[in-house]
Amino acid sequence: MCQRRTTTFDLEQRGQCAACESALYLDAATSTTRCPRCETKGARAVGSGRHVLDDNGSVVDFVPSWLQDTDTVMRGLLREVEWRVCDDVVDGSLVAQPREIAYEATGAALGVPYAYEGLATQLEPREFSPTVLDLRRRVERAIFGHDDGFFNSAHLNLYRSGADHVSWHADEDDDLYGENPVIASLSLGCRRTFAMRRAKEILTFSLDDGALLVMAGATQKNFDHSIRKDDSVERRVNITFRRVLRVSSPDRQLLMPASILTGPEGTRFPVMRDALLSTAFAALLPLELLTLGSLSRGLESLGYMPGRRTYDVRQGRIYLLSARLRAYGVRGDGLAAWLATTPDAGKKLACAAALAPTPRFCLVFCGGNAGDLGYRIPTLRHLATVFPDADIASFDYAGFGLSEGASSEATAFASLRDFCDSYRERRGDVPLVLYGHSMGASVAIDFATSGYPRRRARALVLDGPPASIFHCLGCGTRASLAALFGRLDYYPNHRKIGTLECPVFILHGLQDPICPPINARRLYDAAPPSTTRYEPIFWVPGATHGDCASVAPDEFARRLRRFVNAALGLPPRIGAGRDG
Ligand SMILES: O=C(O)CCC(=O)C(=O)O
Ligand SMILES: [Fe+2]
Repeated sequence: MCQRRTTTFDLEQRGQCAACESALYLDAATSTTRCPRCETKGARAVGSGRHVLDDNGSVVDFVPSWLQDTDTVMRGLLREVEWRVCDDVVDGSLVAQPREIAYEATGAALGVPYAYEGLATQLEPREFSPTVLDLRRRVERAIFGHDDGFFNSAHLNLYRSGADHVSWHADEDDDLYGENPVIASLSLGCRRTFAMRRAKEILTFSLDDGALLVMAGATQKNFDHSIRKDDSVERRVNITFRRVLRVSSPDRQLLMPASILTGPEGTRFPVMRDALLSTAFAALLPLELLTLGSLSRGLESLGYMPGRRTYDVRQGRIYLLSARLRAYGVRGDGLAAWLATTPDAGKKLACAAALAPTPRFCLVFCGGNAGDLGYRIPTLRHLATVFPDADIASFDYAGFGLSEGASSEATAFASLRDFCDSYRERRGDVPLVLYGHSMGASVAIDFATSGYPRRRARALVLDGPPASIFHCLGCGTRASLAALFGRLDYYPNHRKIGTLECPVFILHGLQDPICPPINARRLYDAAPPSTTRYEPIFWVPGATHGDCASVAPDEFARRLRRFVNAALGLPPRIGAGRDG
């Protein structure tokens, strides 16, 4: 039972470091007092720009002085937000936190209270205050290029002086935020040191008035962070914008935003777009071949994010190595898995499938550019419930999971062709239905339009498809830009789909922050009418990138079955549990 209430300051007792005389702080996680300065000795100070912190997908973008009208914003926040001092439970006692906090949300997130281990009472969210709402819009535009409410919650901290701080922690709650959350952190007022640490490595960011810091990918899994206690006297406010998910699933939030800002507000130069432009510019120079070759290779590699391998294949089965996926209840049980050898390159290609006794067809799931086969397992199982009498299969692109080779547009295309050959060798001439999500849609479109008669696709499903990388980044609407740089664009699906012959079904989340929904419309319009007449576009309200099936499961299943049955011209098999 928690009885006495004390404050962090009581417990810190104005202790001083014996070595450097800095005021000690109480670390809430270990309930020990420590020196904020000595603890970060040898830290590497990190400047502005994008920082890929490791090979595991920890990415941070940092823009000092991003926000300009900070005084007005600060006044608005102090006036509108309901600030309060909350208690942590430390060693069984209530301890007042060394800062004031508030929690605001909107939409579905309003129904989800804020809580974390150690917080004495969970916080009921309040509606976004006007200033927070306005900031959310500006931050979203900077990160995603458009504001459609991706961030539905805001956690606010008020540090009254340098004595206020936040101890080491990670904002990691998979049920609340999904696997790889994008967290946008905006700072106002007094400059303070934000530190990140992993094992012995410590990084510091000097967060000034108006600084915007975006943590994405696996940053919360791999690093802790803190605001260091210091002797400053001015106050500081920090807002972290996050997206609270309604359904927890390891397949959600896998992707990082395609573009993250690098300039002050108003002069947005998302990294990817910047790189595309400089690539295009380099092409106009006399040294074009050399420069273009190296730039475009570097650029292309940015697009593939396999992450750490999550599985192994042994004796025809897939085993999950990732504790995180296992904690979600993801299991390889009942799935077949094999390592094919690619005929051209002699490299390994990892394949997995839920096999039906007598499959009517095989649905081949081509995943996006992040994560490997381990992450596809829930999707395979879900699709197997939609089509109990089909084989549901997937594979890893070269460079992902156990599939060998370098990742590129060409090797991703080859991986699907090699998979289909390997599948056919094992299962015979089963009709193929391709289901491509995100980058996988590009791979599926390439296959379906590249004229391999033996591997012909009988139907194509495109889920959150990019019309091309330029279109995905939001440049595609500018016709002149697209025409000028078109030859450098990756995955030009809108051009390829004009020669499609098989039926196609396109679905897209209306809240997709990564690939704007206009991409679906462009592909639909560019495809021959004979291929799109089976099913209109399925727009899924509330869905983002890759969660259409979990946001609208019933309609997803109904329309997918209707499409596949019509496309294959097969009557539904009686008793197979389908509604045709
Ligand atoms: O104040 C900051 O910059 C960090 C705040 C923080 O880490 C949090 O609220 O989770
Ligand atoms: Fe945090």
